[in-house]
Amino acid sequence: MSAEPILITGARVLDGEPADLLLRDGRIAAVGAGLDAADARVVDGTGLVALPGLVDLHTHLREPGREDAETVETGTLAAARGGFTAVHAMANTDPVADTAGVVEQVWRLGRESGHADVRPVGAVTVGLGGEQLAELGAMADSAAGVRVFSDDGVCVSDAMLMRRALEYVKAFDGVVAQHAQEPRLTEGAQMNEGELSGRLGLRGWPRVAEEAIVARDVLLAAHVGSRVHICHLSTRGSVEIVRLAKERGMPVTAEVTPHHLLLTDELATTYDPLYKVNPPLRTADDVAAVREALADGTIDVVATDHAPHPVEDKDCEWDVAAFGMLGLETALAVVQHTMVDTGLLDWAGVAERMSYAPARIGRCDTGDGGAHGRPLAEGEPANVVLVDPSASGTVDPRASSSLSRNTPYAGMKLPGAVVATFLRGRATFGGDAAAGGVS
Ligand SMILES: NC(=O)N[C@@H](CC(=O)O)C(=O)O
Ligand SMILES: [Zn+2]
Ligand SMILES: [Zn+2]
Repeated sequence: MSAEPILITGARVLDGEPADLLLRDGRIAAVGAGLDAADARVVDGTGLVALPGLVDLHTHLREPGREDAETVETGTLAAARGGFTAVHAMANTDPVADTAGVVEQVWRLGRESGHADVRPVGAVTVGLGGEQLAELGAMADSAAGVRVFSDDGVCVSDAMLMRRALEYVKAFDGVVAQHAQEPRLTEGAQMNEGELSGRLGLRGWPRVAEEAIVARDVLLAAHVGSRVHICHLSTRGSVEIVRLAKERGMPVTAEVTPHHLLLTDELATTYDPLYKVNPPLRTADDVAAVREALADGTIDVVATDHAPHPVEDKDCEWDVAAFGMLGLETALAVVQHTMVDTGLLDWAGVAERMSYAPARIGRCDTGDGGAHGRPLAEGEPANVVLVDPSASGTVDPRASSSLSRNTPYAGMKLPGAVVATFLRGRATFGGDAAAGGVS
């Protein structure tokens, strides 16, 4: 079913002058001033900014296995509310997404949901066990067309396995996304290692446990000539390693999460496990470093690491609580707050880091009609998000589309609002989403 044509009037395309966008048959039919389309439904874009549909490189949808925390349906609804038109679904499900069968199942559930395109991530090792390579080629060749492989949740800590994974994915232009956490250095770790962890009596997670793996893996990637991507980079030292690696032309990309752009380890003083996450919240100095690195392109991408957990896994003592926090619905607001309103990025910079770059890294920026991370130009797929940068709102966890409630931003006032999201010309959020229906 093809959605009705939509004429968005008077929205600023990135940082440009106000213009109209005509969405027809899933594509951007025209961009310009004073467009006219008698058969189109008009969406007033005055005062809004139009961005390309956001692409998340790092989402936990929890299905199959933890449908009490999130499902593909609810997670992609949250994605649409957050302005995302595509999400990469991490492999740490139950069963683990380590076969063509499981990744195809997740991909199919995404198609059925219709709220956002789901790009399954394949596990690097069988069962995330870190011992035996999973069937990477079969996942790549499956209907899901997997290009991103990750054992996220755990680190591929065996250097030989990491090398072999990098060699393997090179054949089909894949990328290994590494959760950089040296396991021996982080046994029982609960929060950033420092004076504060000592004072609070919580076992420390030292920065070097991340940096040692980042350093090893950029060297391995360069040695093999294959792409590595660093998940949720969190320390100044990691920034320095990636910066040096890029100067030397090594094939590395990196992401930072919204929470590592905004929050610090000081929040652990509350002992509220809402602030317990992997890697842990770091210090204000690390926050400054990751913001700078995102601004200058050393860090390529903002990825949410949306990690839903049911109440019983969070509403308990810090030591036994699960790691992770929600992120899809608040990501753009946090990026506006930390990067745009501070003058570090303009909207074109946001489009690069939240749409173009993640789509390129995940290799979903091409393909007839199904591509993401494309500019808002005539002939491109009509994946568009409308943002009101002058709005502001207080985060209410009860209003979330997610099945879980573990947002660290509850009660916080954040700028900006996603007004509407369009996937191939059909409203998946706002813009009268209900009227359009699911095709
Ligand atoms: N980030 C987290 O703290 N948790 C993630 C796993 C991960 O991203 O490492 C999860 O699956 O809950
Ligand atoms: Zn991780
Ligand atoms: Zn994750």
